[in-house]
Amino acid sequence: MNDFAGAGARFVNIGERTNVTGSAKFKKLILSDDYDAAVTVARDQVEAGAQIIDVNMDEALLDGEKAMATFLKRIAAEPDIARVPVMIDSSKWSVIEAGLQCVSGKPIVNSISLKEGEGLFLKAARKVRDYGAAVVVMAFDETGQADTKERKVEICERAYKLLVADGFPPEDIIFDPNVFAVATGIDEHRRYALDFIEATREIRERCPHVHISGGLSNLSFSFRGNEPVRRAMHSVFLYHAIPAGMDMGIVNAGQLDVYDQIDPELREACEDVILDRRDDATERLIVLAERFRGTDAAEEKKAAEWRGWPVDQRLAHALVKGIDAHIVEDTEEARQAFARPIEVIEGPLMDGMNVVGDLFGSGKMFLPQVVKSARVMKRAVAHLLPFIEAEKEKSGSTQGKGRVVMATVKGDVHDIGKNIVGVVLQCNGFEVIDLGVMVSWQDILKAANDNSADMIGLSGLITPSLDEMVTVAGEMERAAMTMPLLIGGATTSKVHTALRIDPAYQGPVIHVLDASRAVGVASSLVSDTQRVPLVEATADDYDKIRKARERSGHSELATLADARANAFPYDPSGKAPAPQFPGLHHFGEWPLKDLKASIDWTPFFRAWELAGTYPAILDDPVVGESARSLFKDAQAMLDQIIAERWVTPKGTVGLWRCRREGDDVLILAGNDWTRVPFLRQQVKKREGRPNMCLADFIDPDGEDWIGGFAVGIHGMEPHLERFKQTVDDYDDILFKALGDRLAESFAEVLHAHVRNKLWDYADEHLSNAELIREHYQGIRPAPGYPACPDHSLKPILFEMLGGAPGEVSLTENFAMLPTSAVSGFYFGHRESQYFGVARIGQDQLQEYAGRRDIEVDVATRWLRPNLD
Ligand SMILES: C[S@@+](CC[C@H](N)C(=O)[O-])C[C@H]1O[C@@H](n2cnc3c(N)ncnc32)[C@H](O)[C@@H]1O
Repeated sequence: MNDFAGAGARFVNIGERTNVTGSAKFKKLILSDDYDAAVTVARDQVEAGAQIIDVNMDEALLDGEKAMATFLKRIAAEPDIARVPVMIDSSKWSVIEAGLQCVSGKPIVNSISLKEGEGLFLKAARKVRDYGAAVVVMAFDETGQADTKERKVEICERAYKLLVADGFPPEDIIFDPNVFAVATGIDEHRRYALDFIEATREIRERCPHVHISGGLSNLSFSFRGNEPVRRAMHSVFLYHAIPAGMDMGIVNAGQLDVYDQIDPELREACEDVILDRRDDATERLIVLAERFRGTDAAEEKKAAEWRGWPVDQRLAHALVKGIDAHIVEDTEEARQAFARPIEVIEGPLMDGMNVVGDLFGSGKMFLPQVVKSARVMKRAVAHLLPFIEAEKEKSGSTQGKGRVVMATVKGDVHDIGKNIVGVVLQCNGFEVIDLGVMVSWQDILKAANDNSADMIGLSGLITPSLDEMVTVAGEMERAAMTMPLLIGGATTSKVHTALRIDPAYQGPVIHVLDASRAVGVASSLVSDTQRVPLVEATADDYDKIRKARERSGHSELATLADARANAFPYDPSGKAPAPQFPGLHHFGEWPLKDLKASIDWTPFFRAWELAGTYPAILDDPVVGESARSLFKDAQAMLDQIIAERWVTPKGTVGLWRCRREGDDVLILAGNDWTRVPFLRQQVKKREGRPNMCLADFIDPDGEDWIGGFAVGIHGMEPHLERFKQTVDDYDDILFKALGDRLAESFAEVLHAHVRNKLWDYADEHLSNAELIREHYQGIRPAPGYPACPDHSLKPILFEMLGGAPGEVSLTENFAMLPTSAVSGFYFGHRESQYFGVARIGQDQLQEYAGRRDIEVDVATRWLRPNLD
């Protein structure tokens, strides 16, 4: 074997471009009989440093024997290619043999294995030996491919002994112990790279003179599409595998970096994954990887080409791609080229935005890109406005299609969704008057009338906002208004709009599912021809929903007494012990950097209306590109938020003694007992299914413990103000979405701190993925969520936490301020779990009002969604 693994050559690089299964280009050439070009592929590889070339012709449409023979004869006639050995790669012996007959130097057969038993293995090996060839032996036996270190070593040693006993020269044996993909998120895969490296070391010890090889591309399969990270992973892997004894490998020479020149942070993260050094290595690398995606110099060069285009094309390109780096200079160049500044808006800028609108409308472009495009447009318009005003003209941008007054209703503070809809409408030529958050019905009606709006758009996230929207609709009716009312936001629905809001107002009421529908609805409403059909069809639709509701009736309810008799049975063995550190704990500034790794990114993409689960969404064939670009921006902003401490996470935890009284939990917070009533499911259950109530997780027979918490992300306002000044909706929405992510992550990290330290009933070693999936003992149900749907429990919880816990306060409808905030109770029982209270009966409503010491009317208002 010295001819290809000679002295001094520590590692032999096997080229793989002449492989029809691995290279689409090579396959095309062979299928079209273009052997001249196919030979060039081989030459290019040798010139690029390949020291062996792997040739594979396993393709159903090919005569494999003929193709192998033809190609090998052709390259044998090329001295600069023929100087490197050929690896004849096929799953068919006939093809291998056809190849063996055509090579002049010492060939290598790829591959044989113990897959079909020792008899066939030795038979194949003898034939190989007859041709004087070396052989690749895969770590594969009768039971399958070797995946652990032990199996790799065991199979290779067994094959070695068989071959050597049969007279096969050990130096002509090349073992391939299988490189598998790491960083897949699956725990069993975590040791794959390390197992390969450790097995290599042991095989070399136990099987003198053999060689070890492997194909590297599998290793980084999870990062396909991200070449910089793949290259780094391959280099790091070889850095460790070569000293262990790996001396050959199928490596795309272009897919390697110099170990020392890899970004140190990336190198360490790759090393953590490959050597399985930390539980969260995969998550960390996935997060970090986004920073390196698309950092190839070649790509950058390509991206810069558009700068040479004519100005109108540059403007259109900048808009469609959402690039604002040169927008002011390009707009200025265009302004000088046109007779009047308004023409720049009406011409190239509107042309570009129309392309954006069309792409978005046809599902080829997604929200994050649209918002970026809008940012570019707004900046261009901002540059032109002074010139337009100087001409004493009206701005073209406000002579829009129609005027929409938008607001998040009173008591609610959430506006990401509203802002997104606003931007999308603006992009499509609407003038948007955004009244902000917590807007009273009086202000909404006044703004709509004062501005002669064409429609009103209401938004809300928490359930009390639904009632607030009914109020706005009722007041519009009282004022005899006729303009359409659009309803949107996370808790709103078509059914609720049909059942509750539409009947309150005679003018058109339309539920808008998401931003992508907003343009269609708004455009129809200002169109002479489409308005009436849309309004009629919607009214018809809502009528049908109401009738269907009447007909279908409701699921049957158990009486409250029967539901209680079917409570979730309390198991004393699952009870959490008394906390190590009871009482209140305040955290004035939780380190921001600790919150990054445990961010759950899936809801982040959902906020931007990109459907899918992280990290798979990054490779999604439809939204992947958009998701990657958004994620990259998010990472960059998050790093800046952390490095420059833009925000401060503050939180409070309380751990209190408690006892159960029916469905109430009496909590000793400070010196006073506080009664916290919980609701019980009343929908009739199948046999064996309990009617649950959160109180069921508290010991009914003695003292127990419960907790509460609130966390908030503070200090966002100055930055939001800055984004407003720079007309940057994209960064505004991005920042708010990241604020929400940090709040959720803080809630998760703090809960872990409680379980493992403050309450200390757990001894966990969870990966970030497990943490995010809440795979632990205990829950933290949040008021307003299905297991305790009453938002008005929040003031009681906050009072027990000392008032304004984590410096979070409440609006009149119990939305939390700052907006990025989370609160809830802690239950430690092993069997505590989330559920939905769903519909309750009048019996429980009446009783609950008594337990809460509030009027039934008030309880009805807070529990409305559970009563319909
Ligand atoms: C809304 S997610 C938030 C965490 C998610 N990883 C994120 O980052 O957005 C899960 C949280 O919602 C609350 N939750 C979910 N289902 C609930 C239910 N049925 N009843 C009460 N609270 C619930 C709990 O506070 C739970 O920890």
